[in-house]
Amino acid sequence: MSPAPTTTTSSAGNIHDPTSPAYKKAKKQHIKTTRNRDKEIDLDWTPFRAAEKKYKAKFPPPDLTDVLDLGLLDEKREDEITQGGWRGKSDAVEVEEVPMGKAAIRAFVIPRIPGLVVLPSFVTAQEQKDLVRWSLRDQAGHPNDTNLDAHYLLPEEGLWNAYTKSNRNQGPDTLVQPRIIAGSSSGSDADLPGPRKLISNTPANPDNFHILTSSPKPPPAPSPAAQPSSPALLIPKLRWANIGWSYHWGSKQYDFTKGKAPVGENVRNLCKRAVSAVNWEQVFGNQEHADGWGDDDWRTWEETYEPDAGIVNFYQTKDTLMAHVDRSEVCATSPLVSISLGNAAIFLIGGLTRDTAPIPILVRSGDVIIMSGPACRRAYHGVPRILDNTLPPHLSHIADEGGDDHEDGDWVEYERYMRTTRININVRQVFPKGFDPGVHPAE
Ligand SMILES: O=C(O)CCC(=O)C(=O)O
Ligand SMILES: [Fe+2]
Repeated sequence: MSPAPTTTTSSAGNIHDPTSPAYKKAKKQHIKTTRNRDKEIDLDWTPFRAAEKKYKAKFPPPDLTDVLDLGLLDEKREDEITQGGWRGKSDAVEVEEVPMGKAAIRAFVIPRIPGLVVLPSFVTAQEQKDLVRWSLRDQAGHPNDTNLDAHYLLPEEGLWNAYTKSNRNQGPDTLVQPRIIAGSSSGSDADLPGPRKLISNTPANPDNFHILTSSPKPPPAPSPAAQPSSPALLIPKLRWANIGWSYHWGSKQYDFTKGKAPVGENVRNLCKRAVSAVNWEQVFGNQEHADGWGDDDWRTWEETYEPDAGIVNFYQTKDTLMAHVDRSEVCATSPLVSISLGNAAIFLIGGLTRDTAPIPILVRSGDVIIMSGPACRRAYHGVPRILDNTLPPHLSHIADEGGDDHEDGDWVEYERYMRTTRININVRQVFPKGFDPGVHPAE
């Protein structure tokens, strides 16, 4: 068996090394694009926007010494961390470790944001691979909605499956057709698939839920600019897939009339495992009289936490996710479980407005972040940077064909895509326990 190829360092070299072609190219690009920039604009930035700008900067690459990097506490992750050259600090932000029942699992809270819990390396290497496969093969297609559905008539078998089939010459090389045929008059000015749009919405709660539910949820306008495209061309344009209750991106509200697709047993179990692993008494024990809690909340999560909706986010290395609050869920306290896979990223989380300076956290493959409780669930957060060259060795390993790792024979296709990708599985609970939405899921 020949040694497993590892991939990741780009041929142009390391962006952190001032003598490398990659560094010189970025510098040249930077000088070109900033030549006419109006310096005054900076004065209007909120602290959140300033942090986004800092971590988005292509040149010079941002200094990560203020970024909380809990992976550094685990010596088994040294190779993974060294590889991309991106390194934060394990004490960049005040954290407290929460004692756990199991030695293998560590959990940290950040006192500045009560309810924020970080579980580094919670997801095993094998589970990470399975979740990558699950995200692409099983979730990016029917019955789940994806960002591409608005503009293209996606293959029934799902985009990823059509892509791998044509890769292996197992099927006709069919083009995916746009929803609007070029030249037809019925079009709109909708953009082609791109970043998630910022739409302000009313926070959901048990009192306004029925009004929000009955507001119209028109389908998004297809782009007249979309062209017939091969699955290979569309795969990098995949940005999100809905899981569970159907999320209507136009209004930023759930469309309960569409019924509820399953969240997926694997993800449900993983999220429930994460929520049960945390000692919530340690997290919220001193918060008893804080505003915003329902009657029976964190004390019962071990039994009542039930994920029923979510988004699988697919990021290419240039992609960002702007500051936002996830406030469409009727339950504003129940844990939101966020699973990181593939390349690492900078995750920013602040307060109830963009005026609070956010905390930067370096999230790596297998890390889980839980956002829970009223202060954290309604806090602004976003992802200003995907860190290139950070696909960890356990995901960039390709088993030999005919080697002893038969199970992994298909990984080569996933690995190729994952070299430039981060996947985030963002799982929510829409309804508090005992709340009857009066809608009947079509499961
Ligand atoms: O990608 C992430 O880590 C966060 C994603 C997120 O905030 C969301 O999907 O609402
Ligand atoms: Fe979010």
